[in-house]
Amino acid sequence: TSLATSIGGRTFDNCMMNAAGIRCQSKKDLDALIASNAGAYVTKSATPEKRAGNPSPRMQTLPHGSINSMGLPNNGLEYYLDYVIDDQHNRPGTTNFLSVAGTSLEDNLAMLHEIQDSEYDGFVELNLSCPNVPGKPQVGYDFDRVNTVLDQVFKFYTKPLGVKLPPYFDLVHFDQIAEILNQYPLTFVNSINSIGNALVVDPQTERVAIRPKGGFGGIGGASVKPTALANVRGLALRLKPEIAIVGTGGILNGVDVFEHILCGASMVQIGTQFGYEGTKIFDRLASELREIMNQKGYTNINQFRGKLKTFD
Ligand SMILES: O=C(O)c1[nH]c(=O)[nH]c(=O)c1Cl
Repeated sequence: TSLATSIGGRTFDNCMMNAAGIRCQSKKDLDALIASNAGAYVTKSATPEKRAGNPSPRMQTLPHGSINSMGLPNNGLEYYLDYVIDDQHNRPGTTNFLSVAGTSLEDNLAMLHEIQDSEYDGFVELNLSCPNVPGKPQVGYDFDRVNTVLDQVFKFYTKPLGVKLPPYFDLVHFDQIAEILNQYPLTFVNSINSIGNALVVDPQTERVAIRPKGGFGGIGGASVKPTALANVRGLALRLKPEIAIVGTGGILNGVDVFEHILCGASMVQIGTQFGYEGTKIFDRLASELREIMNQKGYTNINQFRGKLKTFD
């Protein structure tokens, strides 16, 4: 039973990896991902310079997920670019994901120029959906802005690139964002990022759970799976076949991986639950997914990708 997948002509021996932001900020974190059974890794979204992020408490685990308002803490683009270039020398033929999240169009273009001019030959995940930088909107919710960003990027960027999108909640929004994305030579679209600006309250203390932004933060984990599957399916039905879908959101068990692939995902990313379990989760999910595939008579994931049935 093979869990292999391919995106943009690159093959991965396992269709599961971490989601940006979770246990991927330091070299130590990334080394652990390399040592694990994950099929790839993605680095913490980078800004041009090192950033401390929001004041703590800025993340809390919850019974059915997590809330975070980290505020883009990261070690700066050079740190991650050096890491992924070093890794591609050490492990030729592997492909990984470098996430960038500039807080302005200028920053994103500057970082992509630096990556374009470097010897990095892996994937870039352009994060258009960070919900936690005070005063900064999620680009993914401004369709004209998304168009402008991609137009500017693809004037010069020729290496494989995908975008990380926020969740949409209206079928017309799926139509509108897909119409824009289909105009560009994207390698993949990653859906979803956390459900932004939710609020968790502690009834005992009568106070919010996290410090930044009066307690408003992004939700991840089990509670977001129905929204994540809807976005994966909504985009799979609308995007041109050359654009692969990376499914993120609400994956705790092998069955959740199966559901994301059934909805159209070629690769899946695990965030909140990976944060709790650490890299051994990739072994657990692989055996659970293989068990499901064996029961159903599937020997590879291409046999059921996107094959979700409806009643009519
Ligand atoms: O606060 C964060 O760092 C953060 N948190 C998220 O839930 N998604 C993101 O894309 C980012 Cl960049």
